[in-house]
Amino acid sequence: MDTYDIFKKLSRGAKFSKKNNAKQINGVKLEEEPLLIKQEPRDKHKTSKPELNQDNAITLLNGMVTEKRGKKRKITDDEQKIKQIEQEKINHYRNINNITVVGRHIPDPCKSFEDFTVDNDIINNLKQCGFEEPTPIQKQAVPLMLQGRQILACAPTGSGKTAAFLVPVIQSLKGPQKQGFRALILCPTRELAKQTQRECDRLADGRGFRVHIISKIKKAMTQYNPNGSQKYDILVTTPNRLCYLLKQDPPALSLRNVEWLIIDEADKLFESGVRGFREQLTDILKACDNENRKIAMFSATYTPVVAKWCVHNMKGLVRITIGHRNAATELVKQELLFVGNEHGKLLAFRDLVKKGLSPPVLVFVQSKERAQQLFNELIYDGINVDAIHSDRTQLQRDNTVRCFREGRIWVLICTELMARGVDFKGVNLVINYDFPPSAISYVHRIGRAGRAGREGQAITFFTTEDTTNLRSIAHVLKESGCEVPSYMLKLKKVSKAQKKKLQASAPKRDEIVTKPLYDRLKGGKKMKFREISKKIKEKKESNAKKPKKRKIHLTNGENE
Ligand SMILES: Nc1ncnc2c1ncn2[C@@H]1O[C@H](COP(=O)(O)OP(=O)(O)OP(=O)(O)O)[C@@H](O)[C@H]1O
Repeated sequence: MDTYDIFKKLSRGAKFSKKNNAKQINGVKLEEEPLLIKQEPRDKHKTSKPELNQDNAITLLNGMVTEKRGKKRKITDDEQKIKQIEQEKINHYRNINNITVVGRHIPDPCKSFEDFTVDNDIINNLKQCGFEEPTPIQKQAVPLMLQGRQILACAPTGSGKTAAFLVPVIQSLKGPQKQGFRALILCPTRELAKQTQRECDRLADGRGFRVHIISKIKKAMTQYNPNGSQKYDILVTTPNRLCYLLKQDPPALSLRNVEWLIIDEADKLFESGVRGFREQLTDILKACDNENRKIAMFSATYTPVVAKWCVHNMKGLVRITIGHRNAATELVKQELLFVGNEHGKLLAFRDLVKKGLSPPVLVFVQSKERAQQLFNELIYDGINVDAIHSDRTQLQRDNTVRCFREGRIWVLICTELMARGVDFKGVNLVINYDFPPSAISYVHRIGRAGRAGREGQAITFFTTEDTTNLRSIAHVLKESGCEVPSYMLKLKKVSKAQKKKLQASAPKRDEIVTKPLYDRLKGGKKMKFREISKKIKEKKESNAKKPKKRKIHLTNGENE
């Protein structure tokens, strides 16, 4: 049975509308079918398809392409076999690189930088950065974006997603023009935006692009005047600052010439509520109203909300996944450490210091108050430590990040602010002092170590208060090949409502402080010993009334 016979069988009863050349089967527009079926690619990235003419081509439901009979010769069995062998080689190459693609007419992954159809200066810049070969996400995302395809890409933390979108953007913008911003890159934090701007400058070196970041709002109000000289090319920013400028009357900035809209950390930007940027994203999308606008979304984690939006709003979408969805990088050795209670965390931390920490170390806590408390404790231990959180001024934040990058700070205490995207070279250890609010947050936090092929370590403290997410995080560890006690994997599933509650507000925890209990109960007041003992007794009684927790096994196999 040849392809035409297959086509006849599949399309029995189908009507073909010649009107707009759209191929229809029983009223279904084949070109715009939702891209939900996993498909193998058909056409090669660089080679054109000599035997098929687009006008003659008919796309079948399974994505096979054939010709209308009579106009051109049939594909011979030998040609079919050769095509099949080529396809198998490509599939094998994707398999060994853990690349999964979903979509139509997907170009082959590139094996080397030379396979990218980009100008030599970009390849030289990549090599200047010390990169020897493309990472798997770069191998597949770059050829797709170079063809102007819209993509949703999910690849592990530290796997080079930034260069994967910057290379095609730089190539497609060619050189500076006086049209205002033609590429917009959105990031959830200013630290990440600055880092992306730096990487863009490195990769576009020699092209003379004006890559901007909105820093001072007051200056920005006049700087990007849409009626001015428009001497800007690429804008890297957080959504809030951009929306502020767009909301001015008249808008202080125009996005009407944006050809590429890159949404980095897409799942974060799609979150709604105070911590997310969903509303701002809607306004920004509205402002990017160029008919040639293309969107590319990147993240290490995947949420169905983003995927659904992409399927409905991005024509010709291709989805790329590297490895397993929402998996932690395999380069990080992970450990869950039961520490009993809040006081146990400080003891455990000091124990790690005693055994010898190898800096740089990142320590995550759940709030800015706790970041400050832990800082106050560690600074007296003589540790070379600093803290970064949203209460510090931008200048302080920038200085702290710089000192940490330069190795002048060894231990950096941070909040969720630094969990995503930030690329500190060679972080050896991530300590989750406070348990992460979700498995997704866990994946991003520990992904600050083990980047660009280097190995790292992550230790996550947990107490009896942290059982809500223990099961899902234990599964992340198991997926990436780390050992976890089997009881953790068998813990009861927690309802979505409970998980949401935890994400919305972090659990209440005792202050991070070494002072003994009676000192804390005194709270600075003068108290008689009898009063203090009474308070301690009350506290003990109230603790005893709390429902008994199930026995927790320690990571070393002992029971609590
Ligand atoms: N082809 C390459 N070869 C070697 N190193 C690379 C390559 N591409 C990028 N890198 C480096 O890898 C590191 C991580 O890259 P990047 O920050 O883009 O990761 P990411 O996938 O965006 O991570 P995250 O999900 O945490 O944001 C950077 O230091 C970058 O310079």
